[in-house]
Amino acid sequence: MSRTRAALLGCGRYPYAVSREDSSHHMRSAKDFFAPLAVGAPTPVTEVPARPSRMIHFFDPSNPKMAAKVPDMVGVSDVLLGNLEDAVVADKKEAAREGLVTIAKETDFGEHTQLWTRINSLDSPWVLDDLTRLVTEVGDTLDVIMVPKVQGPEDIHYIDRILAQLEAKGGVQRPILVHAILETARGMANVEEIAGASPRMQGISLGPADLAADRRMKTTRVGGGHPGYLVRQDPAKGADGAPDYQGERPVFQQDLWHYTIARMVDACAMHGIFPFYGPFGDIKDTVACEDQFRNAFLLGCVGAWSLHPVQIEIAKKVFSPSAEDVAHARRVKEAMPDGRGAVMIDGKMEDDASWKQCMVVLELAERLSANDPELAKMYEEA
Ligand SMILES: CC(=O)SCCNC(=O)CCNC(=O)[C@H](O)C(C)(C)COP(=O)(O)OP(=O)(O)OC[C@H]1O[C@@H](n2cnc3c(N)ncnc32)[C@H](O)[C@@H]1OP(=O)(O)O
Ligand SMILES: CC(=O)C(=O)O
Ligand SMILES: [Mg+2]
Repeated sequence: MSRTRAALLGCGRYPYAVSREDSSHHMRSAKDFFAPLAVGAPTPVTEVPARPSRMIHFFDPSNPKMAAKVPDMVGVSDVLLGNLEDAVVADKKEAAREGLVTIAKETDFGEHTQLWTRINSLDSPWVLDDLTRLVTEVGDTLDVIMVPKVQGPEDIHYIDRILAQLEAKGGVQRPILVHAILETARGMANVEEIAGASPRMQGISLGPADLAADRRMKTTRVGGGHPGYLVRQDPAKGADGAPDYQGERPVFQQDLWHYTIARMVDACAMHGIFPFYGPFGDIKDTVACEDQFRNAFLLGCVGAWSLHPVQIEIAKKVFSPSAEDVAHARRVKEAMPDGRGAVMIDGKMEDDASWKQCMVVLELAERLSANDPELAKMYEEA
């Protein structure tokens, strides 16, 4: 805020008045950023563990049929998420919470499947009990808490502190991480600050349904493309040399989530956390689901949500690098073992930068195949 503007606003405390441009009031000092926020709480992580998270599979713990399927989905889905928020009706909120406590206590999630939850929104009547009950009862089993409708870093700071208090109370041994859903215009405007708000931040997902509503976008779809969002080829010239506006003109459908995903990916990469595409609501359209997931994968997302068992396989396929890309990356590594210089492979230039691109693919392939013998075999034979 300028001195003049501060004076006009009657803000006599300048230069101590905090302006929007000065975001330092959101941050703890660098020195205490990694200190526990409550006596007895576990020490925050300095790096987010890169565990396979190609799909975050949603289930409703109050739905007995879905709950019964959870043990069989261990090892099938990288992440199983007990959803407490939207899609669970108000009179099932407590049943969902208690159902999740039981599932967390009774299920062996093994080494490769994580258990997450999506708590109710911070302004809801349920969230305090969601946090208190889950962290103190099953805090050591819960890997990540997904927080919906995050508006800014202040929401993450609130969660950060209360989690530390509850971890201390429940004797939780390692910090529970936090995942924000990007589903309001304000959250979008603050995405960089949200991503860096706490060492607990594990990642961010795009929430296309709530975000569309909040932005007053005019799509009623849950994620995916829209046939109305397109670019049309120029008209051809008619016999008289003038544009023929009535003639056939190909149209190219565009991705109306492109800007949002790209910005979210940058915010996450900048802060060393993981970006995810959210839900794809047209369960029967497995082809378009795969396309949307792949767009997200190519732009840098590590995974997407799965709302129905059929989407788990789609995510597994899309968010694991292809055998072809792994084979190419290996050839580049062999040609440039130390990643320096410039070479030609199949008529294409490879150099330090493209070597790094290849390393991204190889590292991901290695990490994923460590947990998945089928994938390991596919990469071995590539
Ligand atoms: C915008 C957002 O916030 S998105 C996130 C919130 N939404 C959700 O979490 C929705 C989760 N998914 C669902 O509720 C369901 O999949 C629905 C409502 C979309 C479709 O459910 P159904 O009509 O029952 O699907 P369908 O008949 O194909 O189900 C086949 C089987 O899979 C089971 N199933 C469906 N979805 C799931 C799931 N997410 N997890 C585990 N099992 C499931 C069904 O119970 C059914 O079991 P059965 O064969 O023993 O009867
Ligand atoms: C994912 C989600 O919660 C939404 O799209 O609103
Ligand atoms: Mg939502």
